[in-house]
Amino acid sequence: MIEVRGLQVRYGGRLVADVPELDVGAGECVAIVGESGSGKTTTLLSLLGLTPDAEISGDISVCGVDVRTASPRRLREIRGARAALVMQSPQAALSPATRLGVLMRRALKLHGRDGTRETMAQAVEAVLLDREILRRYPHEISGGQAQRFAIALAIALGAGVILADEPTSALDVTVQAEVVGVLRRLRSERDLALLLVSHDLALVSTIADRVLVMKDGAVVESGPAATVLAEPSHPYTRELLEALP
Ligand SMILES: Nc1ncnc2c1ncn2[C@@H]1O[C@H](COP(=O)(O)OP(=O)(O)OP(=O)(O)O)[C@@H](O)[C@H]1O
Repeated sequence: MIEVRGLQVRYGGRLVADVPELDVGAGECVAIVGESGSGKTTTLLSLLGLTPDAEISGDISVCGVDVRTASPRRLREIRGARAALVMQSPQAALSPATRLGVLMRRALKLHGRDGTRETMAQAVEAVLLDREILRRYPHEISGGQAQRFAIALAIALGAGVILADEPTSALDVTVQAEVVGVLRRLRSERDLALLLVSHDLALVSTIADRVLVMKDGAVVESGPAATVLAEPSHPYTRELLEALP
């Protein structure tokens, strides 16, 4: 679902992300970890053509579309409908004066999909929310509910790929576990491809199949999550692991 080769992202000539290889297949979860400023978010956004000011080289294919040569219209079609982005604070992206059900219906219509009450109710129930939430306004829901609503939106749109940027870091620990539980279940039940950006290695160890460790824009280590986290070969990965509480 995601295939990246020789990706380099530069801002004003400065190399901020250098990712030689990144593949995420259906039903797989790959995590990009690393400290703040290591290039994780830039990598994620570049995969959906969302780094307009950057100079990009390399090959990026998402759901079979060549992101670097796709027209703006084609990119808009892919975003949301096929590959959905779930950010840290989705509430900020939700229009405050609009009920969640109306927001979801609009998003579905925009992508030419049927927004029946039942389709929408099933999507929110798939992320363990009560269908009654569709009647609420964004300020009436918690951060964890907003995260799950963002995932429900992706489900309703039929996205096969979810790119999640620190999806749980704004949440408290119990709610984090709920969101991770939802992502795990959807991944296996719906064969979703999941690319997760996180600085939280504890979270990553519970969900990722493979891990890429980034430092100063470079991938310093990658491999199966169990191996990288149990026997890190790079000193920086060891440092990250030692910093765990
Ligand atoms: N639009 C931009 N213009 C110029 N430089 C940018 C831009 N976006 C990001 N950068 C730079 O790219 C580098 C990588 O940033 P990025 O946000 O990808 O890191 P990160 O690992 O996701 O960090 P964090 O965990 O804090 O989000 C940083 O040095 C940042 O200042």
